[in-house]
Amino acid sequence: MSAVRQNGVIVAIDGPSGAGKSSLTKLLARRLGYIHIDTGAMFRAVALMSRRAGIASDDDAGLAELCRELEITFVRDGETCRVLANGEDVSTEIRSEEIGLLTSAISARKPVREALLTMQRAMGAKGGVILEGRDIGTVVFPDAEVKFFLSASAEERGRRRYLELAARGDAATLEETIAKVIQRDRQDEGREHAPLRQAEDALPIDSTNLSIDEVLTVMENTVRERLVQGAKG
Ligand SMILES: Nc1ncnc2c1ncn2[C@@H]1O[C@H](COP(=O)(O)OP(=O)(O)O)[C@@H](O)[C@H]1O
Ligand SMILES: Nc1ccn([C@H]2C[C@H](O)[C@@H](COP(=O)(O)OP(=O)(O)O)O2)c(=O)n1
Repeated sequence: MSAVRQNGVIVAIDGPSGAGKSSLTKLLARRLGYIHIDTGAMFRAVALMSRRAGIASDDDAGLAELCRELEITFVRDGETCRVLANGEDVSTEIRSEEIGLLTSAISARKPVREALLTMQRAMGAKGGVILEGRDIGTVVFPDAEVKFFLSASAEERGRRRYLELAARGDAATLEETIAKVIQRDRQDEGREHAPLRQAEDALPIDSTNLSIDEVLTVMENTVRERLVQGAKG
């Protein structure tokens, strides 16, 4: 397996919003010395740029052109990673709830998925990488050596988001935040192209009653076991 990749294995982490993908991906990448690709941030960057350009979320020709001209890059900034869209740092702007919902709609469009699929495969091909998203284990890298499907109940995921929003001074209520999580799940699971679903060979982890550290331990042990098997095989 790793013999075919220059820098190590590919780890895919998929799951719904608020399951803990971003937090775990960052921690696991640091433990393994791997690079980390937040594919949601790439879709968010497309959504932000489409809104600025006034392109409707169902205008496939407009979205295709936007993607052709859009360069998305990640740059490390100490412990964090910044997202650049055509050289502009959009890391903060893409994180609003409004862009999150627009992203869910934009990411259902075929030209957007095709454009980002090409970019994501190029970014991950050498291995030594963890990609997090919705379709990494099913579509982007179906041959990834390790796949996790991270989930938690909608109530728990809504509660986590609510705490984040409250810390930022956002006035959203817990009920509203849970409702938005459920709405996003429906959009992401119900779409025609690359819907959110668990790959058959993914290890499911339900983090509802697990701490971040407990999830990290399960993931790190699983990857290390796979690396040992690979070294033997
Ligand atoms: N197992 C967990 N227990 C408690 N809080 C968690 C857990 N996993 C993630 N969180 C918190 O939930 C929020 C959403 O996590 P995040 O990693 O952004 O999820 P995702 O990338 O899947 O949307 C963050 O505030 C994070 O600290
Ligand atoms: N590989 C991916 C990653 C994200 N998306 C879509 C689906 C999500 O609703 C949006 C935003 O994803 P993101 O992972 O940033 O969202 P959360 O942090 O989980 O709330 O993008 C996707 O369709 N495919």
